[in-house]
Formats: sequence, structure tokens, C-alpha cells
Amino acid sequence: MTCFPFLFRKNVSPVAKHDPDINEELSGIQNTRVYTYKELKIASDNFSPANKIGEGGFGSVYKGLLKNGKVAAIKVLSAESRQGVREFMTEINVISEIEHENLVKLYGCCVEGNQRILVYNYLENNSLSQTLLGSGHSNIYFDWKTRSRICIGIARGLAFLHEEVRPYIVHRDIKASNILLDKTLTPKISDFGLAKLIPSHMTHASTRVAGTIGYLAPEYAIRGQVTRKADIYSFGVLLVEIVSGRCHTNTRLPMGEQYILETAWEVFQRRELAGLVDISLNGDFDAEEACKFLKIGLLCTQDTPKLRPPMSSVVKMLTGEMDVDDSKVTKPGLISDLMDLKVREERGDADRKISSSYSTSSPSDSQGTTMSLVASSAASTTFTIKYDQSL
Ligand SMILES: Nc1ncnc2c1ncn2[C@@H]1O[C@H](COP(=O)(O)OP(=O)(O)OP(=O)(O)O)[C@@H](O)[C@H]1O
Repeated sequence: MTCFPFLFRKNVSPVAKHDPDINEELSGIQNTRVYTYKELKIASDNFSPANKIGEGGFGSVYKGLLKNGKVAAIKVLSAESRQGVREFMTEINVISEIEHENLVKLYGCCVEGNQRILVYNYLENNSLSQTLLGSGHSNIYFDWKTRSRICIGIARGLAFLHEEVRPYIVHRDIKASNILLDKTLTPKISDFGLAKLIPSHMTHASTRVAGTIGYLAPEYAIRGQVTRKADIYSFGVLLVEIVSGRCHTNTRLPMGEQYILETAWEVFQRRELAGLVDISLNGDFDAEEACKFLKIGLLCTQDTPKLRPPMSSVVKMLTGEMDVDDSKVTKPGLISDLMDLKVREERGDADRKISSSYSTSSPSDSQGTTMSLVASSAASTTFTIKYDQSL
């Protein structure tokens, strides 16, 4: 991490003065490069639409050329988003302290008036969701070797967060759109806005549930306990997506085949896993390895969190340093089971009610918007579930 002569907190007094919460969080941040708004405006050619490279839940992302000649991705948070500000601070806190080949690199940030901007190194090949899973909108061909390398890279990045960093980090939003690819197709985990830093003596932290339907571990959605096992579940879904070239949910398929984990579990039981491997590979893949990856995906998504292997073991299994024991694979926690639960709860059978709210393009609109898990399960929608403690 590059250190600069001035500290982050010296540059934020206009915001801190108005918000004691942010002030408190800022005091924990030591070395973060602070850009002026003017610098970033110049870098992105006045945030020109031609330089806009993406739109996330909390604002727009622009490509820009920094004064030092480096190309950057400049993420401008929508100004009025309170939720976004909290996530902005989390992102800085989490990622400014760590560096790994498979994690996106934060160059710095900008806090001026109500402007909040994050500056990352620019990754040339977009995200996995826009390329591999982007239904033909990309000209990158992901052969088997590339996919295998991507899976191992993501696993290494996550193992680093889970097992090497202290306090360890639960990412909480591992999904295809948060895996960015550099020019050599090396995967970089991005978007640490939802991450939680958890001291090692704690087994979990209770929190508002946040994540993306389709990647969300059932026990996390139900009880709101953040553990590494929830990330491992999301990684398992992603692994199956990468091998199969299919998004976790496809409502155009017949019932019973819409959720990739359901399909993976079925073909696993019928010993036909190879049939799930992406047909666009035209059979040109290492079938044994591909089936092994799918089994690891199933191991990671098992309904019982304790049975999911730690990420360091996942890395070893993916690289062949550790065997995968077929007989150990148990049924995955399935989103359809989660929907059953929701339906039962709506009927009043359960003693705890889940009330959900979700954000699409405008996070500031999200509070209080009731979402039915059933109705929205097809979309890759980031959402939050809050428990009504009074129930
Ligand atoms: N470092 C980067 N290099 C290149 N492109 C990037 C970079 N960061 C983000 N992008 C582009 O901007 C898009 C939006 O990113 P962002 O992280 O804001 O949202 P998201 O992860 O797609 O969605 P959400 O915020 O809902 O999780 C990404 O999909 C990607 O195309």
C-alpha cells in the first residue's frame, strides 16, 4: 500500500463535522491516499459519459487517467446515500490495509463536501458476470485452463481474507459481478462495502443480512450471523457458475432446473456431473477436474455450515494437493427451501418474521420497500433483510 505524507483524517473535517458516526470511523483510518475532487474530475474528463464503465448499487464507475499516469476506476457514490456512506467507509477500512494478487487494489479516495469517491486500479476485462456469464456480450473465450485458474485465484483471495488477515474478514457479497478480471484474466475480488472485520475470538457477528439472492447461505439469511461459512457458500455457487457457464438462477428453464445448485445436486446424485459443464467448451476440458470442481462447489454449499470446508482446504482441493471425498457431499442449502420458509412464515407458522427490503439502482429508496423472496428470487438483486426484534 502506498503511503502518502498526509493522513486521511486531516482531509475530511467538512464531513466529519456534520456526522459523528463517520468521524468515529475515520479516526481508525491511517494511510489512505486522498485525491481532490478536481484531480478526479480531470482524470475522468469531467466524469464524461464516454468514460463511464459501470453502474453499481451505490453509484457510477468511471475510467480515468491519474496524474501519475496510472489508469484508474473511479467509483462515485451517489451523494445522498446514507447507506452508501457507511459502505464507503467500510470499503476504505477493509481494503486499504491489505494487499493480495486476487484482491482489487484501492489507490485512494476523495471526501469533499458531500462527494465520496473511491479510486481503484483499473481492471481491463470487466467482471465475470459481464463476460463469462454475460450471455454473449463479451468476446473473451474462457477455455477450461482459464476457468480453472480463475477459480483457484478467487479461492486464494478468499482464503487470504478468511485465514491470513487479522482480524479476519468476511466479504459477505461474493458473486460474479464482484470478481473483476485484469488483462491477463487474473481474478480480483472487489466491492468490500459489505465486509465485516471479525476478531478471531468471535465465531460470528450478528448483523443485518446483506448479500445477493442466489449466493446467500440459508443460515445467514435466516439468522443473520456473519461467519466465513456464508462466504464459502457464495464461493461454492460461483464455482458452479464458472464451470457450467450458467448464472445461479434462470427462470426461463423448467421448474426444478431453474436453480443451478438444485441441478448440480441432481446430476451429482445421478453421477452425471460432466453434463453440467459449459457446452460452449465443446467438450474441450479436463472432465475429471471439472467434475472435481463441481463437487467442491457442492461441498462449499452444503446446508450444514460446519460441513463446508475452510477456504485453505478449498484451495488445496482445487489445486490437487488434497483429495475430494465424494461420499462426504451432502445436500446443498437451496434457495427454493429458503422460499418455502418464507412462504411458511407468511402464513404465520414461524415465530420469527423476516421483513425484507431491497435496493436496485437507488439504495436510498431501499428502506421499507418490501420484497417477496419468491417474487424477486430470479434477479441478481442485492438486498437486505432486517429482523423485526419485536416479533
Ligand atoms: N476496478 C475496476 N476496474 C474496471 N471496472 C470496474 C472496476 N470497478 C468497477 N468496475 C465496473 O463498474 C461496474 C460497477 O461496479 P460496482 O462495484 O459499483 O457495482 P457492482 O458490484 O456491479 O454492483 P453492486 O454495487 O450492486 O454490488 C462493475 O461491474 C465493473 O464493470
